[in-house]
Amino acid sequence: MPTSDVVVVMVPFVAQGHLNQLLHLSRLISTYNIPIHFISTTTHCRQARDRLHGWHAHDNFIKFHPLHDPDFTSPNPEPNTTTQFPTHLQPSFNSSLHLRHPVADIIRSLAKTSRRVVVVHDSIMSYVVQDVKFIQNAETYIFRALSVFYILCFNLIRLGKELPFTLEMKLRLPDATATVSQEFTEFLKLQYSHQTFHVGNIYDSSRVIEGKFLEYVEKDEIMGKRHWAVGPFNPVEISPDVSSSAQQDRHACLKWLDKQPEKSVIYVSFGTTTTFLECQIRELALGLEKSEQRFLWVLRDADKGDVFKKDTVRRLELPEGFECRIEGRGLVVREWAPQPEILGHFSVGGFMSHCGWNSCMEAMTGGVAIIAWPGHSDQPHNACLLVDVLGVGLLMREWACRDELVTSVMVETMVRKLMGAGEGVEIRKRATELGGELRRSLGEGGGGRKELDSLISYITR
Ligand SMILES: O=c1ccn([C@@H]2O[C@H](COP(=O)(O)OP(=O)(O)O[C@H]3O[C@H](CO)[C@@H](O)[C@H](O)[C@H]3O)[C@@H](O)[C@H]2O)c(=O)[nH]1
Repeated sequence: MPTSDVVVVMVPFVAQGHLNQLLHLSRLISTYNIPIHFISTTTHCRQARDRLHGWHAHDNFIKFHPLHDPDFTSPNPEPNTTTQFPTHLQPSFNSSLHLRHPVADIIRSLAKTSRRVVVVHDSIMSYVVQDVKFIQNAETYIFRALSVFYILCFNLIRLGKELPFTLEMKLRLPDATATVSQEFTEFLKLQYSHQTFHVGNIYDSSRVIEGKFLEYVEKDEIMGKRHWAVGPFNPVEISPDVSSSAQQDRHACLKWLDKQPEKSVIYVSFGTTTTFLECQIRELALGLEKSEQRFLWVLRDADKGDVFKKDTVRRLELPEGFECRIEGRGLVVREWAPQPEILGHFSVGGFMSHCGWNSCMEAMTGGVAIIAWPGHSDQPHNACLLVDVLGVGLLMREWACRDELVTSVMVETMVRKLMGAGEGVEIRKRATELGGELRRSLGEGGGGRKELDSLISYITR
């Protein structure tokens, strides 16, 4: 395959859940000996690299282009907002618009020395890459960081079209365009106005889980003709580094997991954009305690726009004596945790999650069943996909009740249900089977691998 004359440029959006996915995709594409150029601000390049788990982003195939950081304010997350959308990140989102000219300069310079420059950009970086249409030997591909199911719902509603689902399903779903803030909606509209010249769409998803939704998207052609679902982007097998230095550096929570029985632990984590009120943290803690199940809880506040500004980070308080009472059975981690390795660990059997798309894909890859507790954006749709469509999760509570406190009794009940001997057994079994199917699909001869081969053939044609 003649690949040396084609280079791929990644233009990720400036938030963890997006940086992460395009860095993982960089690894997948680089295995075809195609050079990758990863462009973001200095801060976000550093963030993407520092927080990477499961493999190392060496510079031999992935070249980072850390650009000058635009100025932006980086306020603390605000747990009292009426929507749970992380509005405190909007200044950082807006600052990404400043990347337009430096990104275009790099692409122009690469275009002079390559036969073709393939620009894979986040759907919410369409404004930034708008000048690519003037570069003769460059072309753009929109990377859509969300489930196909949500993207389909969002776009059909945006265009005033009917959702092709049963009435029961429609009633369970919120309006896909109403789960974000007004300011972010304006930001999205700006991006849509520049989505006019891409040659294809790339998804961190798989036909194994979203085949029928991809078919709708392909048939409808509202987002263009070519679609490749080449996920999971996250590594499907994480081989343990057995060197003694790596073993020493291994996160303490993994060593703790090593000592727990198979599939006995529920992992609790809510990604990088969730902020809970103190009373909610308290109820969650008491519920986990009362459930009498083993648990690993990553207790972190939402990221700030600049994750390296730690000056005023809120200390999240636990009920008095909690950590002593749960010692041996539960573990609370307050720093960045190696989530993909946790979800791939033999002792983890369940995951309480906000249903960010990365967390969904990582859980499904690991064959781990979910308690879905969505907060904003695509998360309620992802929850519906996991619970109602795929049958690999339970819903903490209906979306209509999202403003109510989730009590310790609800937490206790759901944890027991998922991890116990009743309904949970079947759900956990389905999650294990789905994980197997997903992992196989990216192996030699699998459907996901064929789709990735097809993308590579197209971009190197
Ligand atoms: O201690 C931690 C905490 C998080 N993660 C990782 O951080 C990522 C979090 O991503 P995700 O699960 O998608 O959650 P968010 O950070 O909330 O993601 C935002 O971006 C996603 C992709 O667009 C959307 O689906 C979500 O709704 C949106 O909130 C995942 O890869 C996790 O593995 C860690 O590795 N360690």
